[in-house]
Amino acid sequence: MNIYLGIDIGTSGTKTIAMAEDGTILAESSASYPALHPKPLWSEQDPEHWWKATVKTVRNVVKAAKAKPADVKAIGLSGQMHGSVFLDKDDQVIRPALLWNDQRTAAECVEIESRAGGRKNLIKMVANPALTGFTAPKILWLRNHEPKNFDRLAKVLLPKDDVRRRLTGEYATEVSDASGMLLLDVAKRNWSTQLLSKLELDPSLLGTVYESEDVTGTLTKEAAKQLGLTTDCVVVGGAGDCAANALGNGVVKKGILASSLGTSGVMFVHSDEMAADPEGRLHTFCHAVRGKWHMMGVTLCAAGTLEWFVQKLCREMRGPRGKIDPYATLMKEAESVPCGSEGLMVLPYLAGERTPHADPDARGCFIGITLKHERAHVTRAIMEGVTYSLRESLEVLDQMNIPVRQVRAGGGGAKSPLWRQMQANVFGKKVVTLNAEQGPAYGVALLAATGAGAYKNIQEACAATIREVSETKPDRAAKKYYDKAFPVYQDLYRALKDDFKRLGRLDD
Ligand SMILES: Nc1ncnc2c1ncn2[C@@H]1O[C@H](COP(=O)(O)OP(=O)(O)O)[C@@H](O)[C@H]1O
Ligand SMILES: O=C(CO)[C@@H](O)[C@H](O)COP(=O)(O)O
Repeated sequence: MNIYLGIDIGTSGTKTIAMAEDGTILAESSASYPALHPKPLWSEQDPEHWWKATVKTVRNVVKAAKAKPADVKAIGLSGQMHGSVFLDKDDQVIRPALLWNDQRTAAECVEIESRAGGRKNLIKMVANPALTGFTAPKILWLRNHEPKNFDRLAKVLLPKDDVRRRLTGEYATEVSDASGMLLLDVAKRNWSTQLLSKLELDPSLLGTVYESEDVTGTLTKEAAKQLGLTTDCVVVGGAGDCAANALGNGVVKKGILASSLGTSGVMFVHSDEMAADPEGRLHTFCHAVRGKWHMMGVTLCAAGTLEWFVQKLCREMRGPRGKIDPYATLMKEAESVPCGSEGLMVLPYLAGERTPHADPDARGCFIGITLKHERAHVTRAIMEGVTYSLRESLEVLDQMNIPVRQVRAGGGGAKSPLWRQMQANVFGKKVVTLNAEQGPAYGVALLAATGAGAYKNIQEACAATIREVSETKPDRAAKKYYDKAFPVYQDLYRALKDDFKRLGRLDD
């Protein structure tokens, strides 16, 4: 039997699946780990956790699938994007990795735009503006703030690519994740030597760039032993988690949008040509489909806002050992509240905001609270605020004349039928769910199967395996209500934008 593994190195944990050639999921396993927040708005992780979680979950799925080591033909890697693993010449990790939601690099973003000769020039070189979450500002932060660590720096790898290094011994990446480093010439699908030179960064810091389906190496003896696999097993390029999730949702052609409600929220569309927004409001990256691109909007704290509410303010709902899942209760309560949460509105900027505002100073807000409001209203208002923030990306796509016929919903938040209906109502589009719920891990398992020769290309792999299983249409009255409420949401951010900065400076 031929088996393919998909490994997704997420922020809250690693999810691994074992997939048969026809796309059937044979087993899945996950292992969680913490993120460190040594200062407000800093976010770090120890790469060792990713490796340990990879070994554990791979061994689990191979055992559960009753596979022989030689059955596992290929591995696809996916992971949280933009994180910086800093390695010295002996492959030792120099300091904890800075993650995608770390906001410490505002000054380095200004430095990058200035060295590039302005924002427009930067967008010409790498298709995107400098944003705090991206990798290049993190490298400059190391140079500016920890010069001794920077002097030791020999390689910078993305989270999943550091796992690849430990699997194959290769320093390699692939186009979709590399796009989020802000060092890739996205049009040419290779490193931007022009920008690297302006930033005075040595190109040897970076790994070799592959297309996502390409084989980047085979397991080393040591890795094969640790995972219980053979050295014949190949590792394909894989994809950043957003592109991987899009593949897992069959977004390999125009007109379909993948919306993901995970810790972060993502609105993702495929594009046959490279089309960058001149204002840089959305990201323009290479897609994990050979020779194609994608655009996406990212809201930093999507289902993460709901998670914050549950963890910090509803802790007792988790039960004495933290074992009870509170979501069923919260969703039921939220369903009893009318559209608009009786005038309570939430700006879900608990971790600053990425697209379209690119504002690390933005903060979360609950606006319009009255004595009438209860927990149910707060839950619903959080869900509505997050959905409005996703609609902002949809509006930019609309302004760029990028058509969206159908929305494919995924991520933990899409488990809720209420949140899927809310998406249909707020977006005014049909929302569907698919047979495979494992988004990113499934997407890269399909890439692994393609790289190993089971499919001609990823489009064929998606067509053979992905089916719609549910459909939610917009409710006319609710859509009308949300069309009226959405401009209020937009105006609130504009009105508060400068005050967020003042708030942030109060304790300086
Ligand atoms: N039944 C549910 N209804 C609504 N939201 C849910 C439900 N289950 C999980 N979630 C939300 O989904 C989030 C996890 O989604 P996931 O896609 O696994 O995130 P990530 O991969 O980014 O860690 C949780 O933080 C939680 O807020
Ligand atoms: O920053 C981005 C994409 O640009 C995020 O989507 C990260 O890639 C985080 O992934 P999760 O672990 O939350 O799924």
